[in-house]
Parts: sequence; structure tokens; C-alpha cells
Amino acid sequence: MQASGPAPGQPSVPSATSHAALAVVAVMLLAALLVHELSAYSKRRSMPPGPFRWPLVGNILQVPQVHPWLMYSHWVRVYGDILYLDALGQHIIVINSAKVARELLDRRSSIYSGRPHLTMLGDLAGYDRMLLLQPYGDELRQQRRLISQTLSISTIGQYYDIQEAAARRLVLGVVDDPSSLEGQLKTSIASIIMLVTYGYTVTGAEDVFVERAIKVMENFTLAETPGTWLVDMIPQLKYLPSCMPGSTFLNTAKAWRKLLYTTNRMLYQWSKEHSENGTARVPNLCASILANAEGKATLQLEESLIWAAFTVLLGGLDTNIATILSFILAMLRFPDVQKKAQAEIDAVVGSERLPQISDRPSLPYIRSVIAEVYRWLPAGPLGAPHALDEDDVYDGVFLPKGSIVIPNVWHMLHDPDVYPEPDVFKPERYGGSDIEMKKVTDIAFGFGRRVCPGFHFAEGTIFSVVVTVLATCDIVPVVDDHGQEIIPDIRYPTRSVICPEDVKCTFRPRSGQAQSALIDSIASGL
Ligand code: HEM
Repeated sequence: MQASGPAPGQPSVPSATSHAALAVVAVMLLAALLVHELSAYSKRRSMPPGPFRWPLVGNILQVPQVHPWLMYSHWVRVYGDILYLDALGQHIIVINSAKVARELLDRRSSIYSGRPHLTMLGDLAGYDRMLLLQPYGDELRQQRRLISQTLSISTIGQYYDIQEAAARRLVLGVVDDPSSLEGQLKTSIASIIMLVTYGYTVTGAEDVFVERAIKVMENFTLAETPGTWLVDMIPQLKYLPSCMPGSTFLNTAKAWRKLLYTTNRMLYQWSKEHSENGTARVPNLCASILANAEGKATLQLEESLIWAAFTVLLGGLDTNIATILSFILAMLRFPDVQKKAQAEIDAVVGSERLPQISDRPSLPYIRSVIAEVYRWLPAGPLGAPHALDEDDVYDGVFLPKGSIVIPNVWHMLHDPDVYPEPDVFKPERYGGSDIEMKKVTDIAFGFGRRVCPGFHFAEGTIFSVVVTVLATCDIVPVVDDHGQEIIPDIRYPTRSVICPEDVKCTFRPRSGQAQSALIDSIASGL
């Protein structure tokens, strides 16, 4: 048999058959490329509308840096309820209506429950172990289970006395020293959460655990601020040797990580030891979980508990502080609402005793005031971003896997078609209906499988502060050197949790009896 192919020493001459084969392969490759491009093009075309995308950089220059929720709300008129932005190739989907948020984040929560990956905050500063930043998966479910065992609606009542006592101490403290409002509020909220989570009693404004926790919170805020860290745009920078010029962010992140890891372990260890020897307040979250494990807690369970407990602390601090300052701001700017709220408390609770959290069902106007605070200045105007884990199609538009999905809570709660005169603080808009109020909390506390697990706990804290201050004091503006009242403006920095700035006021006791009731209650340890 004769061997095929060229004779030795002769150049290879392609036959007609191999020419044809090459041509077929080339055509197939071209066709595949064309199909890929066409499909990518048609996907791009069918993505949600949004501002014009520039080649390479996309919308990076248009992504608003200051109060982005306002610009997203403005864009609703142009692009509608769902809008698309491309930030250097990162898909961003902004949801501007409760209806779309319900459909995607609630009903399709099996694919919309991830969190975006943040290099500075997560990989470098170490916050990625916290429940808040966990991707959707087993560890997230485990940590959420640990929290809900202790802070569910059926167990939360065991902490009411802590919340009421802290509210009374806070109000009396501000009566004594109005300039200390913000500092006292931080200490007060931290003391509630630390007792409930670790059984730890805060010793005062200079408490070492409170100082550390607040520092960890501040570092979190700095690390997560969009546009601050180049490494979030170019993640490879995290591999820079730390001696290189321009790598100071690596040392910053290292210091933040150390503070985070030492603080959460110190608190956990304190709780474990002192709950065992009877010197911590029980029940508390850590002690209850360890007691349930009956001495067989695995290292993995303890690790999850360390992070879950610490997320409760960080998740509750800023959000509660911001909400209470927003309430005070509203009372200063809308004094008629304050009077009406006080009249309801006087009629229902009277002046013979201090109000309690158990009075909540009988105080619909107070419940409406609180719902209106959540709506008027939502602590998280953009909620927390979700990440989309699979390609999806909604209402004919294509939503690509890996998108960051931002619920524009601000617009959902300020849409004039849903809430006429949205900037006016008007608890009457709910007509006393808890169903209407729930429409607000269903948005302000997040969506789907990532909904805030601290909702019932927060409700108790906020209610006890609001009802205690209104029952016992008038919230009045401070006056300037000419005796003119200073009504604070509505100002807050751009953050994921927005806290109004410069809320200065006085808590003026409504009667000597009210002030004495506060003093007596604190003296008797109630
Ligand atoms: C007024 C007070 C509060 C507000 C407005 C608030 C709001 C929110 C929002 C909007 C989210 C994001 C939900 C989402 O991803 O869709 C969230 C998550 C979270 N909140 Fe709250 N929260 C408050 C208080 C608390 C408290 C007191 C705790 C303590 C238990 C807490 C713990 C958490 C945790 C652990 C998460 C992360 C959930 C997850 O990623 O799966 N929050 N909160």
C-alpha cells in the first residue's frame, strides 16, 4: 500500500480536500463568532434602559457619587422602574418600584440573594465573614438561623425590660445634658445590643467594647464607600507588596482587620466565660445558642456564632441611631405631629406611669409616626445591594448574571404617586392602618431571603425611645444668642446608612412628675 502525503524532502502541498476542510472550519468559526456577537448584541439591546454607555468605561462617569438615590429617582421619569448602568463592565441594575422589587428580590429570591464582592471591605479588611456580606449559601443560612432563634417575634419579649430601661436612661441623660444627645444615643443603643447579644453591661461612654465597636463600624463605613478604593476597581492591586509606594491601603486594611477580629473574639469570649460563671445577663444570644448545643458546640458553630453575634451589633448600631435622630429631626420640624402623638399617649397611658413596649398595640398614632420616620428618611436609602447569581429575564428585559441589584428604597418611599407630598412628615397618611404601615417597613427593612433579621428587635428599641421621650418630654429646638429657635436643616452625608447631621435639641420635661418617674424608674433598676 502506498503511503499518502508528500514524499520525503518535498514541501507539503495542501490537497483540494484539505483546502475545503479549512474553509469549512473558517466559515464555522466565523458563524460561531457572528452568533455570539449577535446574541451578545441582542442581550445588550434587551437590557433595561439607562443613560448612554460610553465605549470601555460605560456609565462610570455618570454613576452619581453624592446622594445617588436622588439621581436614580430623577431618572425614573426617563427610564422607568428598572434601569441599567455599566460601571467599567460591572452590570448595575437599579430597581425603582416596590412592584419590581417584590417580583425579583422576593419571588425570585433563589437567584437574587447574593451580595456583591468588595475587595477592600471583604477580602482585605476581613468583613466578608460577616453575615451581611456572605454570599447566598450554607454559612449565610446558618448565621441567620442563629440570629432568628434569639430575635424572632416569639422570643423578643424577653428583652423588653432592657430596651425600656435604656430608653429611660437615655431620655434622662439628654434632659440633664442636651449637648450629649449623639454620644448618649450611641452608648444607649450599643448597651441594648450588647446586653441582648453578649449579656454584657456597658459601663458608660468610655466603655472599651463600645469604643472598639464604634471604631469597627466607622472602618466598615470607610471601607465600603464606593469610589474610594482603587483596589475595588482593579482587584489585582491587592497583590502589591506592602512595601511598594501606593500600597498604604494594604496596611490600613490590615489594621482594620486586626481590630475587627480581636473585637469580635473578645466580646464572644467575655460572653462565654461570664455566662458560664453567672456574671453575664442571661438570656443572651451567645449563651442561648451555646446552651442549646449542650456543651457540644463545634468549632465551626462557634465561628459562625462569633460572626453572627457581631453582625447583630454592627447591623443594629447605625440603623437605630440614624432612625432615632431622624425621629427627633421630624419632631423639631413638625411640632404639630409631636403634640398629637403626646395627646394619644396621655389619653391611653395617662401620667401615672411610664409607657411600656406592651402599650404598642393601643397606640396607633405612635406606630404611624414611626412608620413615617422609616418612610421620610429611610436609614438605608438604597437598602443593601443584592447580587444576581443567574441570568434572568423580567418583562422582556435581560438581566445578566453577576449584576449588582440596588433597590432604590428612597424612591419607593418617596414616589409622589404612592405617597403624595413625600417630603411632608404626615403620619395621617396611613389612616391608622397597620397594613399601610407594613407597606413601608416591607421596603425599609429589605427584601427576600436577605430581609433584615433584626426587624422585631429594632421595633422594640425604636418604639421604647419614641414613646418614652414623647410621654415625658417636649422635644424643643435650641435657641441662638438672640433667643431665636434653630430648626435643624435636613442634612446627611452620602453613606449606605444615612444619619442626619447637627440635630440639636433640648428634651424639656413635660412635668416634674414625668421627670421624677424617670428618676425613680432608673433608681429602682426598672
Ligand atoms: C431601624 C433599624 C433597622 C433598619 C432600617 C434595618 C434595615 C436593614 C436593611 C435594609 C437590610 C438589608 C436587607 C436586604 O439585603 O435586602 C438589613 C440587613 C440586616 N440587618 Fe437590619 N435594620 C435595622 C436594624 C437592625 C437590627 C437592630 C439588627 C440586629 C439584629 C439588624 C441586623 C441586620 C442584619 C444581620 C442584616 C443582614 C442580613 C443579610 O445580609 O442576610 N438590623 N437591615
